[in-house]
Amino acid sequence: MDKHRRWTYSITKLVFWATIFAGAFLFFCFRSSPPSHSTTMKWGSSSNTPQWEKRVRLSARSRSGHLSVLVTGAAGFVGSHVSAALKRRGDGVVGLDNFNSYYDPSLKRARQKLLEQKGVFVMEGDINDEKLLKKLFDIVEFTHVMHLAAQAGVRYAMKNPGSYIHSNIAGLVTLFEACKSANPQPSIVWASSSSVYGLNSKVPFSEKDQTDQPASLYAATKKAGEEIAHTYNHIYGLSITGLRFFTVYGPWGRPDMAYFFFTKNILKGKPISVFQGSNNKSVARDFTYIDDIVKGCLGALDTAEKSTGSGGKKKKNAQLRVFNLGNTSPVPVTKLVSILEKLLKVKAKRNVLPLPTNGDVMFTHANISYAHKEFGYKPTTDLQTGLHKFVNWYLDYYSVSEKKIY
Ligand SMILES: O=C(O)[C@H]1O[C@H](OP(=O)(O)OP(=O)(O)OC[C@H]2O[C@@H](n3ccc(=O)[nH]c3=O)[C@H](O)[C@@H]2O)[C@H](O)[C@@H](O)[C@@H]1O
Repeated sequence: MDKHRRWTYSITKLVFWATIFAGAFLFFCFRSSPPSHSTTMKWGSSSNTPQWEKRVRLSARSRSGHLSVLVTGAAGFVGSHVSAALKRRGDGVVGLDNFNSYYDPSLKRARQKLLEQKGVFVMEGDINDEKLLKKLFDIVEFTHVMHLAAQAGVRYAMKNPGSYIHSNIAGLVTLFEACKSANPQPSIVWASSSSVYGLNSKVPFSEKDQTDQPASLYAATKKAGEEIAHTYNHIYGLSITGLRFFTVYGPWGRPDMAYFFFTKNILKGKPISVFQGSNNKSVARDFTYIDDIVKGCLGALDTAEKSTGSGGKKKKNAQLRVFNLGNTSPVPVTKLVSILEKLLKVKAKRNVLPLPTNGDVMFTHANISYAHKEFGYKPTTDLQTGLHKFVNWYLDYYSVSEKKIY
């Protein structure tokens, strides 16, 4: 090769590699800069950090003297209602949700959108993501964590036991670890479940009753959560309040729950399975309306004392509480169906089946005197009124006009 040709060859090679590098650079820049209005902005891409941090900070901003709350499971049923209520009264709220597909994620996205309109940023992320949690606590001094992210549902535990361990055990521990290391430590309020009473037969269920006969893996993981809470309170001085929710229902509810899919099936003319105990005994639940639950959650947050630890050690004993949040008036499932029939003006095709032994219990009934004493908890919505509100929402959300029903 003569001198001139070697020179031309080197230049061509240089231009080739420069083009490759420039292309790669532009590709990565473009890929990691989602539009600012994106509602699905995910945690994890380093170059969106300043924008992401800004949204977190803005969402966490509270009126003076108000709380700053990290709500996990914020795109969930209870989480979205609690987040909206906190924001309404001036608290700062940052939401976290993994938007999993246990039930229709589009419903979760719709809740997220609604919250966004109210100024609550619900980011997509998992409670098992240590780095994300650490980052959040580095950015914001959360005064409280409202932990509502969980794998719910008593019967699904037979199908996917791993998901209960992942969310309700591993996820809970990851969250507690992050809270214990945060400076200052937040106070924690989290969702346990009425299912921890399991096969107990003494009614109404009191927080003082023993809870060592869970009937489902779901119940067992919630019970385990209560024990794990005790440990983190004992060792690290975390202030922790567990709330045992009793079959929560209402607008924006969970499609995996009976009142929800009964409504769907009744409207479609499909049969529904109504469970019954032995000797024709009816199965009953202490159905609790979402607005009452929200009041209970806010009451628990407002009466939560500060955590007492720092640097991995507690300075003194911290508060540890468990409350029933129920309605105190169990209603047979057969009655629930009758109310729905009247509201929907459609007769249900009922298949009466024996109560499955894969997680269900015969009845639940809350004694709520402790929550009443501590923060004035007093449910005010009966099943008829609450279902009316649910049905109105359902018909509106799924745009089922009266004409289409008949
Ligand atoms: O209170 C609680 O802790 C629990 O309440 C509900 O669990 P569950 O009461 O079983 O709620 P549903 O699955 O909606 O069932 C309500 C009632 O309908 C009955 N049912 C359910 C499904 C069905 O096809 N037929 C039927 O008769 C059940 O036996 C139960 O008595 C939630 O799904 C749990 O996540 C929550 O933790």
